[in-house]
Amino acid sequence: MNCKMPSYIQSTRLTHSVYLEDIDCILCHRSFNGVEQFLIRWKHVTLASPRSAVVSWHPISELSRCLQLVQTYVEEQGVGEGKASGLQLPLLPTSRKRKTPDHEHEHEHEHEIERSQVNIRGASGLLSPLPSHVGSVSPKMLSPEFDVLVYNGFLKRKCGRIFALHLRRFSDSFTEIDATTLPNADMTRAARLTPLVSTARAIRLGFLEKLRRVNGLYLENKVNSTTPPLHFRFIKEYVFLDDELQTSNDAFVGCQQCRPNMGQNIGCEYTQKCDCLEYANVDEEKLKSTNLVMYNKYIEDLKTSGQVDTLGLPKRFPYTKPNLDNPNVPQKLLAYYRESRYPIYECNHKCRCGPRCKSRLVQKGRKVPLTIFKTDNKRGWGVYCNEDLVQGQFIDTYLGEVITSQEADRREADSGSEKNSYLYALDKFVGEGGITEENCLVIDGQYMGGPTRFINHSCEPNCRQYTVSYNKYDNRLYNLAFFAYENIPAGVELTFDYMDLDEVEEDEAIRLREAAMKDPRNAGRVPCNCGTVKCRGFLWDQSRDEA
Ligand SMILES: C[S@@+](CC[C@H](N)C(=O)[O-])C[C@H]1O[C@@H](n2cnc3c(N)ncnc32)[C@H](O)[C@@H]1O
Repeated sequence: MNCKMPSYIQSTRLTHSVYLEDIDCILCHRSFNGVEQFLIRWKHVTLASPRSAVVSWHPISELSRCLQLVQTYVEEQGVGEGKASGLQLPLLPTSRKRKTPDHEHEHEHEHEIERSQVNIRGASGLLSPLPSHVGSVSPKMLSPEFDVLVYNGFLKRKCGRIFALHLRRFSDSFTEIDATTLPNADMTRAARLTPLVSTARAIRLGFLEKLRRVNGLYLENKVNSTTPPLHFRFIKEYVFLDDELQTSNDAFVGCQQCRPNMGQNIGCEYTQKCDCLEYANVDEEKLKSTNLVMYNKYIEDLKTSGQVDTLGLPKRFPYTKPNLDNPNVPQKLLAYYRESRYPIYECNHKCRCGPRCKSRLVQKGRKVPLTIFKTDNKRGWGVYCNEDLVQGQFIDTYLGEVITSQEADRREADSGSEKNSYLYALDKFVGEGGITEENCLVIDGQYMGGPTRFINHSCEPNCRQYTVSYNKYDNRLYNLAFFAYENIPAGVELTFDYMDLDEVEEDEAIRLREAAMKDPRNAGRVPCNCGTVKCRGFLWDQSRDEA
């Protein structure tokens, strides 16, 4: 029997570029003639029968505009989570130049007949489509057990909508099936047997395309064929959910007495001149050697109230001096800041000390090359630095969307327990200047941020996060900056303590872990896989979770 197809269907098949907004869902996948295909259920389709939905198979090359959805589908199937088999893409800088194979299809026109395809089941149970020039293939050639399983109309894009024409219009032998109940058992079985190698590669290339726009950032996966989430957007600075959350330019106050060239050409040099240091860490040694009476009072006040008026006392600059002869020598966080949680105050655009000021480090951004890599012990992705880091060296800041606490609560409630891993409260100054747990800002790094969003937790970390403020009069908004807490050789995973707790002795740490493991209240908590001797057993601190 010959199907009478309209002439345009018999012409050369056009590649269809599928748009995310047109897809209802991905139902299944298969390999046909060695090409990985996905069964798409469409939305926005005009149909005669409301019970039917339009579905059609599409090769991965047609899905470059909706790879995020493909990635979600692939991850839900658990495909690619196993050991990398044949697909080893340790993607080093050179390979980042490769273009995605789908790239050339990006600008294809979509205002014509998209494609046609009839899907049939073979005796093997594997699904195979008739080619798009289906009119030239006689269904009589097929053995009797072949069924038409999937209704595939002819898809046509017009005025932004997809239109489907029933095959029945052209031949009565095609059975219309209810696509709302797909995938069927055969399809699911076939999918289970189908690895998605080209798909994994396409997703990987999609992510590399994002990395190409970020300086000194690489990807490596020697464990399996997964890729970090394609929905993740790399940003260079905070993105504000609402403009009103930004600090107004007028609120910035800079140091007015400092100048770029006061001696060593490094901007701010004299702590008592620099207004930015007003609330900075007190230089106790200097105070002791210059004013013993004041020093004793300061120590006494610290002991009794913990709150000391430090106005007029000598302060500490946070960083070592820049090396003007060799800019490759990194500035470092000085030991008293490194060992404390004392906020760091950097100069800002209203300061008169100039761009070379030694108090401008974090604001200049990341200078070290980083690699996002797949860990091999159930911690997902991690980060290492491609160069040796010295103790106190700045790595990068934690970036993301700046939202209110209420919005953070709402997002957390919407997306469950995983969400809190990416929410970072700017609660350093709670209790000061009207800032409370309820009104402090929160950084959400789940969908946008920097590479630090992939840094894992360790109970014995090699990095620490520090508060870096640019404006001592607005404590709502500051940077969370990661510095090396020790010398870290290139290639060693960077970690920090998510709870930012003080280290305890080894015996004590082991005792606490054993107690935590036995505590029934910890059932269901995320186990910590940091593998260190002092591991606390679980990722989140119970008291913090319950607060
Ligand atoms: C901020 S993310 C870090 C990046 C993450 N590994 C990824 O692949 O996106 C935090 C999440 O990483 C995982 N993680 C981080 N450190 C871990 C650890 N020590 N043990 C187990 N899981 C860890 C947990 O799933 C946690 O919710």
